[in-house]
Amino acid sequence: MSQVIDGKAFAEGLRARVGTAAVGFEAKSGRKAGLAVVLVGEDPASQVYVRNKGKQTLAAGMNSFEHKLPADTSEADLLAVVEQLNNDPAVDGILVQLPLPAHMNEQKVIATINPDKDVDGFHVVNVGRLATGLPGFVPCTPLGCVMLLKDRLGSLSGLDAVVIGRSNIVGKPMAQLLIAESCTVTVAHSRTKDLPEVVRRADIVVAAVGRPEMVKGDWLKPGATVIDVGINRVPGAEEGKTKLVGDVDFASAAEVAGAITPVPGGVGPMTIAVLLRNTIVAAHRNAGLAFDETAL
Ligand SMILES: Nc1nc2c(c(=O)[nH]1)N[C@@H](CN(C=O)c1ccc(C(=O)N[C@@H](CCC(=O)O)C(=O)O)cc1)CN2
Ligand SMILES: [Mg+2]
Repeated sequence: MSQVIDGKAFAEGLRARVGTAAVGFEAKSGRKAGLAVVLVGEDPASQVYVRNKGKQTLAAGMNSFEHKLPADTSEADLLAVVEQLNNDPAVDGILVQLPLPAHMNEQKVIATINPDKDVDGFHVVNVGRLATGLPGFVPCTPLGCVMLLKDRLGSLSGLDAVVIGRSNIVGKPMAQLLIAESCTVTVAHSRTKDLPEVVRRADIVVAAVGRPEMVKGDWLKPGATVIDVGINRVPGAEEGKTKLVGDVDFASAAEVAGAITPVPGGVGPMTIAVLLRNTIVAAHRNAGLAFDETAL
């Protein structure tokens, strides 16, 4: 049986280190670091994530500014809120919760965020910085995955990695981060031919396709490290109840993998912990204060 990677515990440790850094920032700057989160509409999952972001931001000793806008807010009004946050010196990080309602152009909204406050790392300037190895902000979920991988494996240099999924939020930045760690990276997706054969080559498998329990144990190289980014709600054992599963069939994969993240409690908790990390990094950078970002 494989080792289960405890993302919840790792995230707790990271949040504690961010908390220490936040105390240091306040002592040096005379103000608390601040994160603004904008939620448009009433999507139930987004409401939970935004509530948790607010709570964890406060618990880490930073200010949380929540902007909840009705689902029928115009794009122009949302852009005006983002501009106001860009110009607010108390706001170090800005995050617009995704998905946005269908009448909004997500790319246009993200492009309006000041790249140096873009703690989600979604702005094209930060995408370009990541691709060219310049300092910027890296999307929270993939950065959290790399932190878990390095904690488990130490150096990733020379390892074969397969990323399943090519989204802008996870798959593509994940591939860039693994290239930067000197992995040999394959990006597979829904059109990949003979996916099990491709996955079987990998020392590291990152599953981010959004298909419940798609990756099976017999697809894996024995001893592989498996990072499951999927969050899929499926019918549970009890009538009318649902349960969360990943993109990996945990039971069969755990028989073959060397280590594997569970769902829930693996990658998920890292997303918000890394968001807090990016926010305290943004606060120091934008205030021109020296800070050892690698110590987080
Ligand atoms: N602007 C952004 N929008 C979205 C992001 C993002 O990083 N920035 N990511 C996701 C949602 N997300 C945070 O926003 C997020 C997803 C999952 C978790 C989490 O802790 N998951 C738990 C299970 C939670 C549950 O029971 O439902 C886990 O996997 O253990 C935190 C944050 C999309 N939008
Ligand atoms: Mg995809």
